[in-house]
Amino acid sequence: MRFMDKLKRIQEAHNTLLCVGLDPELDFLPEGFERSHRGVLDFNRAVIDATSDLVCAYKLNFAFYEAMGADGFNLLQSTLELIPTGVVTIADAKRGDIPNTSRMYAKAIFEVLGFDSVTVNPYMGLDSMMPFFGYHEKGVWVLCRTSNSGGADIQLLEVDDTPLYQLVASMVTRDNYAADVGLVVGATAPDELEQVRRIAPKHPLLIPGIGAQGGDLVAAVGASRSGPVVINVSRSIIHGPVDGIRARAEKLWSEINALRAGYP
Ligand SMILES: O=c1ccn([C@@H]2O[C@H](COP(=O)(O)O)[C@@H](O)[C@H]2O)c(=O)[nH]1
Repeated sequence: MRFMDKLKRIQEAHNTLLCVGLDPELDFLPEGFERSHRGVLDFNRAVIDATSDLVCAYKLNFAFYEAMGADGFNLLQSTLELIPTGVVTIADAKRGDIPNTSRMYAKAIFEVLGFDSVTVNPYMGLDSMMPFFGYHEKGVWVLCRTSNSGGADIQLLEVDDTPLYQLVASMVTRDNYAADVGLVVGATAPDELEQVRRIAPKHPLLIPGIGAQGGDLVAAVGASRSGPVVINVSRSIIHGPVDGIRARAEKLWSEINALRAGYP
């Protein structure tokens, strides 16, 4: 099945645009969880059990796993095994290198670990992303306008009067590839989000930045009016008492769906 078909199916089945970010930190594990890789796996299981019917995707940011050393790689694998079939998985690894190295990154993430999709960094150009784009049934999210304030240092630079993030959006969406290609645009940049939607009205957007980063939920949901959107929330759901995880996720699920219901 194509990646976009899998995403559409689960978004319809769970009536949701919500993606929970599984970004576990030993220092933020709630009471009752051992501060070890075993405790992290138990925590990830608790998050997944509490939210799996509310989400379309889980995003695992590799930084939080790599920081645990060899145990972290095993944790990526064992966490993936906990995610119910049908729910999309996102490897937030922000990869990209010369083509033969990118081929190994793509192999590790898609074939060894078995993720459905990956985030890639476009800074090294189209040939650095092609090995990811070559996979049928996988998704690739290209960083376009990131949610951090420093993203503006580079992404808003203009080339012939066009900001770089817009050139990236045009470059990666003008052709069709074996994989389904989407763009990462932070909810903290609502104006640019609108511009990206104008350039790529039908392409999927992965939108982080809601909650802890103060992004604009109205703008994020608004982007779903023309094409698919996945809204990621990590800390605002997974930090805090474990028995509040479902309530925090449900609140966002409801807010997102209330906004969607308001559209004609
Ligand atoms: O532009 C970007 C790209 C990726 N991220 C990642 O998304 C989550 C956001 O976490 P919150 O706790 O909800 O702020 C995290 O993994 C980031 O590395 C992003 O925030 N912005």
